[in-house]
Amino acid sequence: MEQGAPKGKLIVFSAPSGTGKSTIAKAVLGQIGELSFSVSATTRSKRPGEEEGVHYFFLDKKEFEELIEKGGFIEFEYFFGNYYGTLLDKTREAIDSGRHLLLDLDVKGALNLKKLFPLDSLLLFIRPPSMAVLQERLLQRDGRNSPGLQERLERAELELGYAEQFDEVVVNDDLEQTVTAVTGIIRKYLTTL
Ligand SMILES: Nc1nc2c(ncn2[C@@H]2O[C@H](COP(=O)(O)OP(=O)(O)O)[C@@H](O)[C@H]2O)c(=O)[nH]1
Ligand SMILES: Nc1ncnc2c1ncn2[C@@H]1O[C@H](COP(=O)(O)OP(=O)(O)O)[C@@H](O)[C@H]1O
Repeated sequence: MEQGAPKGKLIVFSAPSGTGKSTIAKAVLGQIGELSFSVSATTRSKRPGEEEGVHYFFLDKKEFEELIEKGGFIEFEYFFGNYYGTLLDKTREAIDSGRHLLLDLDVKGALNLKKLFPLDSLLLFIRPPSMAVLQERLLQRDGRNSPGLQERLERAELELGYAEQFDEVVVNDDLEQTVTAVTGIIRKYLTTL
């Protein structure tokens, strides 16, 4: 993919599920006008409040697998029983037109993207203050009986082990402070290119 220098840059957020990356992304996108959210495709079902084409493109398994066959993804992963992937055409279109993208990817997707765009991506890892706080946030968001809660907590331990491979690490304790820190890191990256 790295043919010539793409004009737009890729900012990647990774964090264990429930840490707060979607919440932080929303606030950061409201503050940095030249940054757009990269909408991934997924086979997981929509959560209340999620919209097609805004939070994800919601595909069924067959549609997703057909797109894999056609080479439609820059990267994709399968976890929590579902596929998640970054769409090649949409990403190319954005960076070729000079738009910067904010991507919400799991740790493996983030590191794969860095290999494809070593000079044009910034990987930001967001840590929860503790596992106890992470569990509380997941319970608050998804409810005690949500499918995948235990799986998300187990995966969190694994994901935390990848933090040191990221360009920047921020702890999401106080939300306002985190948003200020993350906005500062991204602005600095975009202006010192
Ligand atoms: N590799 C990869 N991971 C993705 C993509 N889109 C979302 N994810 C990751 O999929 C995981 C689950 O996302 P989601 O079901 O929305 O749950 P949440 O993280 O708890 O909000 C998170 O770690 C996301 O960062 C993608 O296009 N590629
Ligand atoms: N700094 C914070 N302090 C307290 N609650 C938070 C904070 N950041 C996010 N949350 C809450 O935690 C839950 C998980 O956040 P979300 O953005 O959905 O996480 P992720 O996208 O990482 O899975 C949500 O209910 C959100 O409102």
